[in-house]
Amino acid sequence: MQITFDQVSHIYAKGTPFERVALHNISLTIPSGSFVGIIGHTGSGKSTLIQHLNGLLMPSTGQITLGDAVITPKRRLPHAQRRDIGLVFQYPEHQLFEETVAKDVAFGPLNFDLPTEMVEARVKESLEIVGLDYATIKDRSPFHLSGGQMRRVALAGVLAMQPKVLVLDEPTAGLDPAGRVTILEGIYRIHREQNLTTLLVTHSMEEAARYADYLLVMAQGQVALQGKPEEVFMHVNRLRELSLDVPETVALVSQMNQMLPDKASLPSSLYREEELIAHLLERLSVPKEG
Ligand SMILES: Nc1ncnc2c1ncn2[C@@H]1O[C@H](COP(=O)(O)OP(=O)(O)OP(=O)(O)O)[C@@H](O)[C@H]1O
Repeated sequence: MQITFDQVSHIYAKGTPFERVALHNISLTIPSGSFVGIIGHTGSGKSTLIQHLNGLLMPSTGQITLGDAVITPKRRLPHAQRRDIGLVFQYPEHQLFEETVAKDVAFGPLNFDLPTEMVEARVKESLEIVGLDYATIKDRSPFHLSGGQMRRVALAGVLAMQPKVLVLDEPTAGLDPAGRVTILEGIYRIHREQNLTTLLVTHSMEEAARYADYLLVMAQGQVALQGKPEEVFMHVNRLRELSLDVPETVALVSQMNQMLPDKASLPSSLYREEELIAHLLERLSVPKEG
C-alpha cells in the first residue's frame, strides 16, 4: 500500500499554554512494498508521524493518503481500513492481557469475526514468523515468558491481523543483541515474502542500514534528509550535526578514503559491512568462500 503525506502538520494541545508543533509541513511518499527506516533524535517527531497512520492522531493541517483512503483534519481513516495498518508500539508486551499466548495472538482476528479455524491457522503462522514454536508456547501464560518472548508474542498479535502495512516503533528497545536479531530477521523475512510495506522507527543506524531500502531522517518535526540509504549516508556531516551516528561501515569507508589516493578511493555507496568486504575481496582478487 502506498502512503503519502502532503504538507502534514501536527500541533499538540493547540490553543493551550502547552501548545507544541510536533510536525511541520511534512511531505513524503512511501512506495508500496518498501522498508523504510525512520531515524531521528528523541523528540524529533517520529512517533507523532507514525501515529497518523492508523488514525490514532489526526493531522492538524494537510492530507495523508493510505492506498485509496484519504485522511484530513476532518476526515478519519475508516474503521475497516484501520486493520490494514499494523502498529507495534514501543514496549508492546505491556499490552498483553490474555491468560494464554494463543488467546492473546487470536484476540485481533477474533474481533474481526473470522472463523475459528482460520484464526487458529493465523495464530500458528504468526507465532512461527516471530520464531516461537506454536505447540510449545500456545498454552503458556504470556506473563511467564522472557521479555524477548513477550515482545515476540505481541508482534505476532499484530501479524495475525495480516496488515498491509507494518509500522514498528523501536521494536528492539531494551532487548539483548540476540533478541534484537531474532525480531528484526522475522520482520525482514515477512516483509520480503509478502512484499509488506514496513516502517521501522529506530535509534540504531546499524539496524536502519541493514534492513531499510529508504530512510527518513527527522529533526525538529521536519524531514531533514530522505532517500535511499546510500544517498542519506553521503551526508555524514549533516547527520553528525543532527547528533546522529553513521553506520560503522560508512565511517570506515570515509576514513579509508581520506588515506587512499583519489583513484583508489572506495565508492561512498558502500554502507553494509558484507558489501564492503565483498568489494575489498574483489579488489584483492581473493576468491570468495563457498
Ligand atoms: N501527547 C503529547 N502532548 C504534547 N506534546 C507531545 C505529546 N507527544 C509528544 N509531544 C511532543 O512532540 C514532539 C515530538 O514527540 P515524538 O514523541 O513524536 O518524538 P520521537 O521522535 O518519537 O521521540 P522518541 O525518540 O523519544 O520516541 C516532542 O517535542 C514531544 O515533547
